Amino acid sequence: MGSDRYRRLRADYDGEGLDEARCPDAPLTLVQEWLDDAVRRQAERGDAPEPMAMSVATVDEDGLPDVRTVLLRSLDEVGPGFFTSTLSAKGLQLRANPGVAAALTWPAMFRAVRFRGYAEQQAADEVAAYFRSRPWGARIGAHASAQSRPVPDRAALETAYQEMARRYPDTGSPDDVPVPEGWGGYRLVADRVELWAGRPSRLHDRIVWERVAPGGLDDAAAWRRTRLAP
Ligand SMILES: Cc1cc2nc3c(=O)[nH]c(=O)nc-3n(C[C@H](O)[C@H](O)[C@H](O)COP(=O)(O)O)c2cc1C
Repeated sequence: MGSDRYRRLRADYDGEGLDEARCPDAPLTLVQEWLDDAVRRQAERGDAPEPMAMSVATVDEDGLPDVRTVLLRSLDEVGPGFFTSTLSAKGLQLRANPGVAAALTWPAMFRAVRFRGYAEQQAADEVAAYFRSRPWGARIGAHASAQSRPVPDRAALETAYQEMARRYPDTGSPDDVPVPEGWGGYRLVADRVELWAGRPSRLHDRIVWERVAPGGLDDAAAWRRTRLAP
């Protein structure tokens, strides 16, 4: 049994590629450039929607992997950061095992970035600053949803939203909704970064930076750069 209907889909990848002459000794500036390129691509051509969508893989206490998409909300010399519930499935998995991997993919640009490392919780002031920047509805939604827990039905979710909306009315102030219990975020402290660029005949470019010494993603002395076969 089985179907070949997905196998017939085939595209040759002909992106710009990536050669060592363009690669800095430390990966941060090039990763930032690719994120900026993806944002510009979406603005100009509309074929890179949600350019900050990042798949985040975690491992549960039994060693079973899990993966979901979040929005990358920061990138600095430590690594990418995102916001979520620390009481969600991913939050509990990261508590049991801080090992984490993440990937962003921009198919229209034939580009992808991968990170591996471990997760560190975002500081409370970072969390509060980001929470205040969200629209009122999203802040209310965070109160109404115990992320990853069962809910009886859609109506229960909407009732919880209405209750929270009554409790914390929209006054136009970023402080009208408190940060919910357990709402937080993580920074992926990266030990490995890969940039992938799709090329014809599946002869893609893969350049990897692996940590060889302490130091940030901007510190040339901290990284060894290698090309991998596709
Ligand atoms: C494009 C996109 C962006 C998302 N961004 C976030 C996010 O920034 N934070 C978040 O907690 N969930 C986000 N989600 C929802 C997650 O994929 C996931 O459903 C949720 O975090 C629960 O995951 P968990 O049960 O594995 O913890 C996003 C989903 C998509 C498709």
